[in-house]
Amino acid sequence: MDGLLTPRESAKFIAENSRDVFIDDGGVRRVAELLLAKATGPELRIGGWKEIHELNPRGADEAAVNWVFLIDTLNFSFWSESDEHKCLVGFGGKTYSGYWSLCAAVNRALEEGIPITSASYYATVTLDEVRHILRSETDVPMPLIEERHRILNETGKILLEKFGGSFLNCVQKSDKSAQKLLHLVVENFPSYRDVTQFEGKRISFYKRAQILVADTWSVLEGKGDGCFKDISSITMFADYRLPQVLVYLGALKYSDELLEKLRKEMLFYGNRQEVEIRGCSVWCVELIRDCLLELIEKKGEETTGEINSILLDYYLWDYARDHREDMKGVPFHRTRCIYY
Ligand SMILES: Nc1nc2c(c(CN[C@H]3C=C[C@H](O)[C@@H]3O)cn2[C@@H]2O[C@H](COP(=O)(O)O)[C@@H](O)[C@H]2O)c(=O)[nH]1
Repeated sequence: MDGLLTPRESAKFIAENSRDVFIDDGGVRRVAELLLAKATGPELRIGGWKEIHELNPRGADEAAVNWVFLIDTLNFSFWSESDEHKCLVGFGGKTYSGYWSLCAAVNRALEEGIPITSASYYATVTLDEVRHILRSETDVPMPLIEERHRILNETGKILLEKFGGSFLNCVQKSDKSAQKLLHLVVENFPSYRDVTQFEGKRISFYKRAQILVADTWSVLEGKGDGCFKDISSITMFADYRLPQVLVYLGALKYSDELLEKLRKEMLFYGNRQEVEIRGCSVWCVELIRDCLLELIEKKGEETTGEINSILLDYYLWDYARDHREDMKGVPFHRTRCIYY
């Protein structure tokens, strides 16, 4: 098989060869128009990452960067078999589920004096300690706890050996290039290598590596070491929530067979239909961004900063969280893996 396609090349190639997932141009335009109304608001700007989400760090220092690295190293597979029966974490008087249950568990550990964001700690943390740190209020533990433990040890050891134990050193080696940081991460940390094959080509999604770059940009507020000149080259993150919301909003369509299959069974990582869902979602958001930028241009809107796929992704992901009930009729694809 020839060379590895970039995430953007992969998404375009998949969208052009997809059999069960389709991008709907009318739907793309409608989502762009929905976002246009938000283009000058607080959501579609880098500050939203801290202002909207109380569990995210307030600071922009080395500790905040290492918090982001730990979170995104474990940022995968939170979905549960039944929505009524899932992992829940209590913190600061509130209860969190899904991705936020991870953030709540990490913040709870820090408050308990456990230095969970320090590589010297998680490089040798034991499975029992990880079970305690990620403990749920229900009898449903966070999924893939053993994998999370293995990845913590592996990642902590590499961060100590190659980057002096701090992800900030890795960021500083990237010379303010998002692409260089993306490649430093996937070259050095195996659990971030979200690559597979489709129609004989080697393709990449790099979902956790891309969201790590995006969250690093956000936590550093796009300044100093986080002033990535090529941040707009990062695509949307191919998880299991964005496809669901894109179908719900009409920008993406599934074949009847695929809809039927999603209701009945899991999809395996690298399965053709799973790759089509992820790839078409990424390409769909690229088209939405292009359409939105055209609308902003036509309207002569003044936006508070450059609108990129990261900000669209964050907005759509939050939208999916806020509309969980409305979206019940649209199945999300259930894949158990460490990549998203
Ligand atoms: N496409 C995309 N996928 C994202 C995120 C996030 C959270 N990140 C940002 C959001 C707020 C903060 O600002 C963070 O920066 C988590 N996920 C994925 O979703 C899944 C968890 O979903 P649920 O089971 O419903 O909690 C899982 O695959 C997780 O990896 C995102 O932003 N975009």
